[in-house]
Amino acid sequence: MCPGMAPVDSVPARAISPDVPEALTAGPLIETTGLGYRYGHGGGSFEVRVPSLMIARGETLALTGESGSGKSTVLELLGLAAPPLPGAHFLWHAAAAPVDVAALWRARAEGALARMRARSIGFVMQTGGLLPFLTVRENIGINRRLLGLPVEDARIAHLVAALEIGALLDRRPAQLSVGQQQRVAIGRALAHGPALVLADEPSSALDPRLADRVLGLLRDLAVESGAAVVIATHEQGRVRALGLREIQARPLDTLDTPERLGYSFEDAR
Ligand SMILES: Nc1ncnc2c1ncn2[C@@H]1O[C@H](COP(=O)(O)OP(=O)(O)OP(=O)(O)O)[C@@H](O)[C@H]1O
Repeated sequence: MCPGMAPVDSVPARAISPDVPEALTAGPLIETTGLGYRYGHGGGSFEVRVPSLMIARGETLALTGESGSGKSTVLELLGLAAPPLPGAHFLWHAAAAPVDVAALWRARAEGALARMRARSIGFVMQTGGLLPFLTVRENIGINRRLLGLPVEDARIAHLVAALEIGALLDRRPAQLSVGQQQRVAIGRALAHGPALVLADEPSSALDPRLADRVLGLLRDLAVESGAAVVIATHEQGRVRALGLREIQARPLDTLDTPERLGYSFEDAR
């Protein structure tokens, strides 16, 4: 373990005061090399690799690649929901001291990983993923409630205004259009001040005009709060039109790995 690294069993339930959005602390957020995940074994296995990736606070980047290339798998790795293959270096800088995520997985410290996930990450799904039995107001406040943060605060008021969902707060998700659901989902993802927002195909169910608006809102609100955003999408043209940094899936060199297939995610520049 590096000097200054938080020990595996001491990752705090809430590393930073609830009054200070976690995303507003300084420095890079994620540094990783040799990150990978393998489905299956032997000849039929499929491997997803991220050889090297640094994500800065306030940065929005897109994972692009064809269907089945592993974009959602990379989100799961970054979202602390899937254990990386051995050999990965994976540091998170969301807490006061860097956290060695690979060491947490090796130690099977699932409680610490779950606390980091709840406190430091917000999720936006393809079709909103809102809880159908809760109102918009309750959906937006759910992560804050689970973390014991005050539900009605200035941050939420600002998000509601920016997302233009003030008139929808007492409705349930079934009473919203798909575009409205996605705006509420963005509000929910950002409401607890996460350091990282992960979005899986957040615009692919929307018409082109709405897709641009939703992606633009996600990027702008995240920049404003200092959160990093990673968007998995097959919409490469939209990513390029928005000028986002692109991490692109490239088929693994089959000479290098003759017995299995997969993709490597690397900067498109
Ligand atoms: N048990 C398994 N054995 C082999 N391959 C698997 C297994 N489970 C999943 N896969 C493969 O892992 C790959 C990665 O899937 P993933 O959902 O991450 O891709 P994706 O790029 O997000 O796809 P989509 O854009 O279609 O949502 C897929 O090609 C899938 O077939």
